[in-house]
Amino acid sequence: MDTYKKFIKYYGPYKAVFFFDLLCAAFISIVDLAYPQILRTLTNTLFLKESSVILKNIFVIGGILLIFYILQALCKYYVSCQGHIMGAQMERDMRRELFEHYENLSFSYYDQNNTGQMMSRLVSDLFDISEFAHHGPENLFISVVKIIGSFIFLFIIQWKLALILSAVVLMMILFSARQNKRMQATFLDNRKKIGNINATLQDSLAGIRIVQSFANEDIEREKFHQGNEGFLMSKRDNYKAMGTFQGGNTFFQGIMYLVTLVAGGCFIAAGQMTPGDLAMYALYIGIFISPIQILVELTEMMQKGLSGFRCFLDIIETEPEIVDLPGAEPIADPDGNIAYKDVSFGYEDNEVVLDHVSFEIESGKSVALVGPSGGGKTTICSLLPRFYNVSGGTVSIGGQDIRRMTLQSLRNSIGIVQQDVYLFGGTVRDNIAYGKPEASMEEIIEAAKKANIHGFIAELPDGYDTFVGERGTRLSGGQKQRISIARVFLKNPPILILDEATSALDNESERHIQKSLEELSKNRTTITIAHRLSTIKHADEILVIDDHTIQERGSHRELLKQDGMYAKYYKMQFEGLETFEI
Ligand SMILES: Nc1ncnc2c1ncn2[C@@H]1O[C@H](COP(=O)(O)OP(=O)(O)OP(=O)(O)O)[C@@H](O)[C@H]1O
Repeated sequence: MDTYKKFIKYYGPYKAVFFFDLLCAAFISIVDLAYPQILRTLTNTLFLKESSVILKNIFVIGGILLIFYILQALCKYYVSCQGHIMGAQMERDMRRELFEHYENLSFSYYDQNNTGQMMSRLVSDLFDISEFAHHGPENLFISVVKIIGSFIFLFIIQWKLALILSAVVLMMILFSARQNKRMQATFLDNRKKIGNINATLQDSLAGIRIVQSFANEDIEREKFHQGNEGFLMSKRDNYKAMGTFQGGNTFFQGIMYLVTLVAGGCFIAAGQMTPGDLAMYALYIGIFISPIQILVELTEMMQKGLSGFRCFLDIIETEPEIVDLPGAEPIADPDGNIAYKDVSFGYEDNEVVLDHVSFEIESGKSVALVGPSGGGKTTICSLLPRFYNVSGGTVSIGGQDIRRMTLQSLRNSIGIVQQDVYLFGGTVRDNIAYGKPEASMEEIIEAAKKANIHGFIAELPDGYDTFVGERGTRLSGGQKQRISIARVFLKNPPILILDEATSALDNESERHIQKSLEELSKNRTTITIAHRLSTIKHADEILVIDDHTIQERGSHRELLKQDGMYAKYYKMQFEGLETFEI
């Protein structure tokens, strides 16, 4: 019941259209219902009179009917056009709400959910919901009016025959209710299978370069094939349920005609019914049965729409984990010292990734995090913009707990350059301007110059208007990285996180980018994660992270003097072994 209430809420902005739509639907049904009754009255009264009387009246009745049919056509137009538009508007509203909700869901949600499934919700599920939103109430209304109306007329014409037919209708309803349950389960399963296909497709296409470079097309084809077969099996079950449902209903409809003919014949023989009445009966049975067929289709549509709506609700009702707390205030001192105090964290309950980590970075100074893979360096950085909430301890900037700050002001104060650069499908200019959407062209060029990429962009055929391709595939790793640095220059945040920004690049590119990064780091409080120790030698403090906590800390010189882990790793790299893990 709760689901229906929530669904009805979406009709709110379109109340007027919705009620007029139902009014038109009622008019369409009433006109259909009136015809056999008019015919019956004429057959039993007017047509028995003289031809001059018939002729005088029949044109008047024809004229009135013409007006009604024109009005009915206009109503039909309104229902088909405005009704559908209303459905599409509701679909748009839900899609907007879902997209905005996706934008707010926390990293932890994305860690556990698949983007293909999410796209499925956003596109195909919502279409099913909109179809149901529009056709559901209107068809239900038309059908109910026609069924009740025609039944009343059937009772008026011959109530005993109507009672016999009621028994058939009752059996038909019981049968339909049973089959409905079966269909609902298969529709839900269908939806999951489509989601799985979307998930595999998204994964495979997003990683197509990796697939082809490993020549693993067969493996991907097999994965896709399995999902696709699963979909077929589920559809098969679905159509079996639908087939039984439709076949059964067709049988009951046939039985109704049969009962009308046989029982009606008996009533005529007994003098309780005229042949004219039996003919009208057949017309009303037609009107009675057609909405039953519509209701059958409606149940199908309803199952699809409601199962889609339930999936929609599941997501909409997932609360984002990271939100502004009540009373959150904008960051007071973005240039202040950053302090991690006794910070503990795990991605899952009872998991320890960070265990009582404490350190402080003075404003404008730099700290480098080094240590073996999986030690928790990226996790430490992810806590600063509150991508995740700490499980224990506090992270503060300028003495203000980051949980007391508005998320927007906190994140506006932090720039991140990562190894894995994400460029949006669009132009170079769009991608740089992502750091400050209102930036002027001069500011964009200035940022590109600082990031050492202006010369390259200027030489492109379309300059700053060159399209970078999906995820920036038309650019080299180093070029993409410099665009991402230009983005952060433009954003101009007081705090910087450099997460292995150069580790994917060759030595030559690394040197260029290192220069840009040094320029970017000037006068900003910086946290750097690096595997190549050469890039962080000059950091004000180096923290060696391993086994969930800080194992060593100090400047490069101090750590070498300590002759501990850092000194060991540094010597290994100095001797030519490239990265920390080796
Ligand atoms: N999103 C996540 N969900 C669950 N566990 C995660 C997630 N990200 C990281 N982890 C786990 O947390 C631990 C620390 O990972 P983290 O990425 O912080 O290490 P790291 O020191 O940055 O490693 P690397 O140098 O390889 O990037 C690892 O055991 C990792 O498996």
